[in-house]
Amino acid sequence: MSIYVATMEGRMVKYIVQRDVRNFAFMLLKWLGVALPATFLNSLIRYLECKIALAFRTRLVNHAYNLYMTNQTYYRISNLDSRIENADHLLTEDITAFTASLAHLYSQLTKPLFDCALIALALARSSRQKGAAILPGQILAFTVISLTGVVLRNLSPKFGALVAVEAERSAYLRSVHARIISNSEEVAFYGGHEVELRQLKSAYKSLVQHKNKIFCQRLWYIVLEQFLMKYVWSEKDSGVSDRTQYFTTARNLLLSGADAAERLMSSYKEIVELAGYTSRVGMMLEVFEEVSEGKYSRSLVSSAPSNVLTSTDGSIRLCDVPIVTPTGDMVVPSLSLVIKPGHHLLITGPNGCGKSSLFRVICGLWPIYGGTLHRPLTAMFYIPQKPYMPIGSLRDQVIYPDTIEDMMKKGKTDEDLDKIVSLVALSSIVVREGGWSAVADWKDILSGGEKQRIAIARLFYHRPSFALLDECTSAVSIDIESKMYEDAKKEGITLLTITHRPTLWKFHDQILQFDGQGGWELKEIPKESS
Ligand SMILES: Nc1ncnc2c1ncn2[C@@H]1O[C@H](COP(=O)(O)OP(=O)(O)OP(=O)(O)O)[C@@H](O)[C@H]1O
Repeated sequence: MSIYVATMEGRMVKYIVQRDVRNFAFMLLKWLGVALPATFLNSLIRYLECKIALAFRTRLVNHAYNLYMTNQTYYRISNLDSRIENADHLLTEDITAFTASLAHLYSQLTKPLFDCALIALALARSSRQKGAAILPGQILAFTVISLTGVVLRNLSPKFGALVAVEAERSAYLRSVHARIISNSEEVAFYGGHEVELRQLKSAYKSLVQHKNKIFCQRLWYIVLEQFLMKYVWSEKDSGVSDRTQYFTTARNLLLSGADAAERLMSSYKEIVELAGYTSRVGMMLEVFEEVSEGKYSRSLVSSAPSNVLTSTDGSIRLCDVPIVTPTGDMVVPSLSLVIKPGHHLLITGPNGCGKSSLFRVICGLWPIYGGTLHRPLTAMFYIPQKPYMPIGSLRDQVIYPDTIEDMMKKGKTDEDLDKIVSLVALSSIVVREGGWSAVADWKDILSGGEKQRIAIARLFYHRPSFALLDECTSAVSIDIESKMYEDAKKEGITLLTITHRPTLWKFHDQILQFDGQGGWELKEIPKESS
């Protein structure tokens, strides 16, 4: 008996081991034969998507560059074709978005088409086995799918048009950013940050509003799409047994669980990428905060104790102040000078000797690394050589950085502006451009001399105590320039002028001459030359 039991046990054990080995071999074959190729195929599709996007983008960008970067097309595209206002943006961002979307479409289409072909093949085979050419259920399924497609197509919001508007608004936002970046110094000198911020915020708000509109429309469309696909397309089979139903539910749950785990695992890559972006954004915010607290980590010079004080007599005073660039280069080791109200100063010297940098130091754009700077509380107004034309109406060009509300608060009217432009011989421009409220791209429409005269008109509108004029009349004829200087002095504005024109000497009382080697000399201008 015991021998019989032992033999039976031995057979059982052998059977169990054989079954497990068989199962394992089957699993291995399945894994090697199905899972591995499927994973590889999926990854290959993603890889091809990226490669196609990049290759297509390169071809398109090269083609666009060849068309765009020719002698006249660049000018014509940027100035004459109103459909393309931000051609540079179209070349970079829009082509990237277009090619990414196209390549994504490729992977979205290839796999489902492949699946559809396989399913159709399987259905055809099963119907042949059952002896019928096409099962009635299949005809019904095909009809339902076709009808759903028609319904969805008719009810779908116009996503193409919506995306085009979104691209246009994001291009505008980018162009506002680009303007600020290329004119940052002028904006800082004018103190135009609030106007620029308002424009940035309004461009951003209009983009966000449009995106929200797209999200809303997409939401109800997806609800409809999912409802039709999940609950109209799926067939309920009431004839299945409880055990089969239990098995199907358990299988679905397991599949969903595996899918969730896979998503969590693949999020690791995204988390690592996010860490990269986080460090960039964190660094940016850190730099902004440090600069607003007056810390400049780029300065390479050792700084002596320095002071910026408010002057009590309304004059500008520099006492042993060095002029140091943001990269740490010492332009002038020590500068001392007093500019009293009504005592006009002319600044001259070779290129790169530090003339404009003196203005940057006086206005507080660059920090001082030693000595004492006394600045008056009264306004200082800077006019650069390259005039800055903000976005907006002709009126906005003259009153910048004021807004129309500020102008009304100051009790000024368009008639006052008419008088101001007559001082700079620009009255004709108001009629020519269609009045003070006309809006245009002023940087392209006005000539170099006209832009400089608009900038001088700004000076007459704001009437500051000190005007810092950085070769701002280089494109204006000498007679009009002389008249502007006389009028500005009559208005009681103290002039600090950087110029190479000897004709302007007579309007000043003292001259600061830089030698280009860090040295300087301050002299009174003899009255006979004035
Ligand atoms: N943002 C900056 N960062 C670093 N260096 C700068 C910066 N701006 C000017 N510099 C340097 O400071 C020096 C003085 O420049 P600045 O603009 O004061 O010259 P300038 O005397 O006004 O010349 P120009 O007559 O050509 O206008 C130059 O060597 C210039 O390269």
